[in-house]
Amino acid sequence: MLICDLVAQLPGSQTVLPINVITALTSALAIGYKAGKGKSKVIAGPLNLELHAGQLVCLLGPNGCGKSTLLRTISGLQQPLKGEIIVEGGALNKLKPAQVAKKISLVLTDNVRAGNLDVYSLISLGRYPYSGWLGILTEHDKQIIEQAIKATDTEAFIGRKMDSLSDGECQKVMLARAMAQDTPLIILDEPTAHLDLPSRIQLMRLLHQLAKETNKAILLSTHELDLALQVADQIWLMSSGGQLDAGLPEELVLNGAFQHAFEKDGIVFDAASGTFNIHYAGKRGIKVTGEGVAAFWTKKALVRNGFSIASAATHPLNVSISGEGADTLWTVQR
Ligand SMILES: Nc1ncnc2c1ncn2[C@@H]1O[C@H](COP(=O)(O)OP(=O)(O)OP(=O)(O)O)[C@@H](O)[C@H]1O
Repeated sequence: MLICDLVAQLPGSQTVLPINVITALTSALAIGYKAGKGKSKVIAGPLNLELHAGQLVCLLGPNGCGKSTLLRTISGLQQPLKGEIIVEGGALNKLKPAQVAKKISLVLTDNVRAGNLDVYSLISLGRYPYSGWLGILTEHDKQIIEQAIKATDTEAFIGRKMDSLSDGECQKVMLARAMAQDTPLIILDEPTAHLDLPSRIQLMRLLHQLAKETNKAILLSTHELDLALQVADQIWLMSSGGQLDAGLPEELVLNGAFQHAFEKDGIVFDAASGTFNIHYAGKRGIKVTGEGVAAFWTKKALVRNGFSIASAATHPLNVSISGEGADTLWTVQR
């Protein structure tokens, strides 16, 4: 049984959305760049991927593996080398730019500084595929803008100039613009770059919630591995060689794909805690007896100081931990 089947069986599980509705898919897609003289540099492919309504998909992978290239290709900014992208049943390359703008909205990291524009005007730009370049907003457009503002919790910024906002506030406004565009698929390239930790957590939670509430498919690239593991419905894991594994976060951890994609000297992925750790080559073994928070942090301190944690029941060096909080007691047996 898969973990998703297990979760779906449980009473009170959130799997009420029709997760089998495919918003977009790629068919034998090869991504990369033309290198002149009829040659091309293939970054990855063939890729057969699916994006489902109501799901948040996080695209992860080391620097330079091809995340932005994939997002640009799926959003129609860049031609595929081979294969095709289907959105709501139709081939993307058959659509005119104005039609694409009604299917896919894109939020890039670098476009968040929109100078002297006020926040409401920027969010209204999301309606241009419907209102035309004159930008005359109908009552219906205004309603959708209001909904986007509410959903992204950006009411407080209306009336402010874009260049007066913090990076986190800017990202929320850019997301509101994408919501106002009201497309079935929203793509975001590294939306958490430049944000502090609380803003990163807030934005990722908001994206997860928006996918569920609006039934849109949301695809984003990120280097926030821990956060992605917590909020993503699906993870697309790219490796430097162009391999892409798609699956539930837990499945990719359990089958070792996660560890493999980020395998680097001195960095180890701890499947037990879902975090990346610096690997210290501990020479002297030590056994730690005890459970809970104190044991967890004691092991970290020992590893950082050159010990390796031994599992053998009888080990010459043993630390046992008892009690908790201010009453924690450490006893060393040699
Ligand atoms: N215009 C281009 N022409 C040729 N190669 C390119 C071009 N743009 C990017 N590349 C190369 O394609 C590969 C993938 O780049 P891409 O920007 O998609 O990676 P990424 O995973 O998004 O990286 P990062 O995490 O650092 O943002 C890199 O080797 C990059 O040098």
